[in-house]
Amino acid sequence: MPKIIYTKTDEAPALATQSFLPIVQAFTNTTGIKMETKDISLAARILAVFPDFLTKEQQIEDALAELGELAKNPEANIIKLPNISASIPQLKEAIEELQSKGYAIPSYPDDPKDAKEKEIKGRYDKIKGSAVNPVLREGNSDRRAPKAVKNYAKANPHSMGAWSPDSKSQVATMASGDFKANEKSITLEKATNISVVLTKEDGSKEVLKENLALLQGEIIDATVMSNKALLAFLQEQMKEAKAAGVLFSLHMKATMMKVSDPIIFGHAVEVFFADVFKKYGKVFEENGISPNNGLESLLNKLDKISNGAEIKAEIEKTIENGPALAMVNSDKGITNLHVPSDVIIDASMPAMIRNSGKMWNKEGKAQDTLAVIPDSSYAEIYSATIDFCKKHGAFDPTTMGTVPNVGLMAQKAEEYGSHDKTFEITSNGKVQVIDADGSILIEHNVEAGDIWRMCQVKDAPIQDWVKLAVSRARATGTPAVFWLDEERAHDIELIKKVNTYLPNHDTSGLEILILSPLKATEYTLSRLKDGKDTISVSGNVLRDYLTDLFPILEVGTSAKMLSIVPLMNGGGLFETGAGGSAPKHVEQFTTEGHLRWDSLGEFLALEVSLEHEAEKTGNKDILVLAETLGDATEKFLLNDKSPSRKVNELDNRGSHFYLTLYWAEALANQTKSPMLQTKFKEVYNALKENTDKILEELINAQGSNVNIEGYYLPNPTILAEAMRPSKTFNGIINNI
Ligand SMILES: NC(=O)C1=CN([C@@H]2O[C@H](COP(=O)(O)OP(=O)(O)OC[C@H]3O[C@@H](n4cnc5c(N)ncnc54)[C@H](OP(=O)(O)O)[C@@H]3O)[C@@H](O)[C@H]2O)C=CC1
Ligand SMILES: O=C(O)CCC(=O)C(=O)O
Ligand SMILES: [Mg+2]
Repeated sequence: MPKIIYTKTDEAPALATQSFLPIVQAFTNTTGIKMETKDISLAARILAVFPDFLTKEQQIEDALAELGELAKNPEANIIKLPNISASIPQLKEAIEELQSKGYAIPSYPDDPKDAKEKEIKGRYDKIKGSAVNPVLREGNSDRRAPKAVKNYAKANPHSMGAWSPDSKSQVATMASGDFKANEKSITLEKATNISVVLTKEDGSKEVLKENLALLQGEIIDATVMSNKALLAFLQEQMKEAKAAGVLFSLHMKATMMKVSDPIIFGHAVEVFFADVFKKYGKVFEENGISPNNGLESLLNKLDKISNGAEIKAEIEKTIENGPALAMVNSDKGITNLHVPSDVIIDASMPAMIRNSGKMWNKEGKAQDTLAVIPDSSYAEIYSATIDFCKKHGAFDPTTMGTVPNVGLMAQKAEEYGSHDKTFEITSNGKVQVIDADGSILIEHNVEAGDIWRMCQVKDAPIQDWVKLAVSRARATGTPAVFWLDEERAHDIELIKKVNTYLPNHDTSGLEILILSPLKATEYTLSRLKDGKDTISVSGNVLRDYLTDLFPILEVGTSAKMLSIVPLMNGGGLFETGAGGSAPKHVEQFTTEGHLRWDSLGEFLALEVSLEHEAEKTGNKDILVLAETLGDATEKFLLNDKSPSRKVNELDNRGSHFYLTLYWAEALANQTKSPMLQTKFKEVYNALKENTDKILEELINAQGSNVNIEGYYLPNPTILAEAMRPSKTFNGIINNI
């Protein structure tokens, strides 16, 4: 029986699922598809790994582990919605909520005291940060804005902040001592097992990693971020921001880069509040206060210590006197340094660029900003974009081209798979990567406090990535640019492989270039402005950055992206959109009963998932479902039925109604499947006749607060009812 997995996740997408999934199940059931859900929400992922703390009834399956296995199987057809990548503060909130609901799971041990606590922390650390996507992504990434989405943006351009050549906004990044500067890389001639060893100045050795199996042809790289250089850089930028009268704003990816980036974030907090840390460092240590979890968590802990009020006053004074901080929420006084996962670079930098290069100050007004991106590996794509906007003005969504991406992602490629090989170095010495024969493959001199890391990328994913790039260039006739820097150690190895594997494909007549990220940005932007399309073919980090940057400029949000992961073993993973889980949307829903989440990404993912299933099974009816969904999505865009941002106007639920109406209409009007035509004629008529009544019932459900009894594990019954408030609509769906 054809089977599609639809993931249950968190926050806004999880709310939307309650409304959309019953519709999808009713429609697809007509062709015999089994649409199964798998719960990979943060709450479920926590409960799944602590069966020994739960009653039999409370225990649940480890759905993520199952899906990880499935992703390696040709049968896989998975629709993956965005999920929370939890920072430590979020993880702790989720744990507390579950405990208050009667799940006797252990608290997060910040400072594990014994082996048992260490083991518990180990389990939680696997759930922390971006723990879902890397498990499922057994393939490379193909993300693009479908034609209908681009046409919609051209006809209904989103707001775009104007740019002035006088803007004082800019990017600050390190000139030396960072990950980029210290990178070393090699390609393995034969398979081996490596270990990573720190040899301290006194000659003693600490084994950081043991017995890591590497394949022949695999590229590895290792590098180190100098703590001294980082601290000096941060100090300097805070001074600069203050002198220039611009906002200081740090942009990291503490969720995905879950080991290195919280440490860097913590250093920014420490440097900003240097006097406070100097004076009260001991108190902080005694009370287990770490700057890595952000200012909010620090302030919360101060409530519980005797001179907490005094320290708080000093913190406030420091904020007053320091450079103005960019704000996450001006009304609530939440700064850029409050929570490590509040400002996530892939979304935050494009949002700033779309907003004339400004972020919000404490008065809630837009102000020029110094965007601080410590490591210089990729920072120049943003500085080049800012320079371009200063020179040419903002991009025009009605005329600009598009930049699809082919991303090297499979099997935890590059930096996004480096967490288990990232270490905060405890003492001066050298770190060596040593192979099974005892040869030293890579070596760095290090100092205490430095962050050392190693990345891997296997050969098979690289071959698959090159093939995918050529096939997208061929399918679209669009130039494809490999964003690789011939002066960067890792990229030098990768360029060799690209040059080896490109001739395996027919590239005649195709324009395929290799340019450094800086040159690629400049080349792509000037084409983009002139309405020309350019495929970016990039590594994993740039895949992430570029698939928010261009969509946000082109179509207003990355939620409208088609995001396909052709799995290397033949299955399909269809991600919905390229953005996140929009926590702000949940807040609006619980206070006003209006959900502004746009499910377009889900509609697009479902269409390609159905297409994949049709191809696999040869089932013509499933193909008709896919084609008609495509028609419906196009009509949905043409008629502008996306959710409004304002209460008492069409919201997520109303947008689902319109998609259903158009899908049923397209099924009723097609002739390829008489079975579906007969079935959906009736459905379409019922929906059409009852449109006013259904819309009225949906609007009536808005305007007041909705208590969903939780954030990470809301009450499922309340949620289901709240997201399906139209009896008339439900009746029609239940009758299909
Ligand atoms: N694939 C995944 O699983 C991903 C997960 N994440 C996770 O999501 C969370 C939030 O991340 P954050 O970086 O703030 O990014 P989000 O993409 O959630 O939010 C940024 C803004 O984009 C707009 N937006 C995003 N998606 C939609 C949508 N479907 N409909 C309408 N508007 C949308 C909203 O703007 P507006 O205010 O205009 O409505 C939103 O506030 C984090 O936990 C992060 O780790 C992030 C990226 C990918
Ligand atoms: O997995 C995550 O935390 C975020 C992933 C992401 O931002 C992306 O793939 O675009
Ligand atoms: Mg992203």
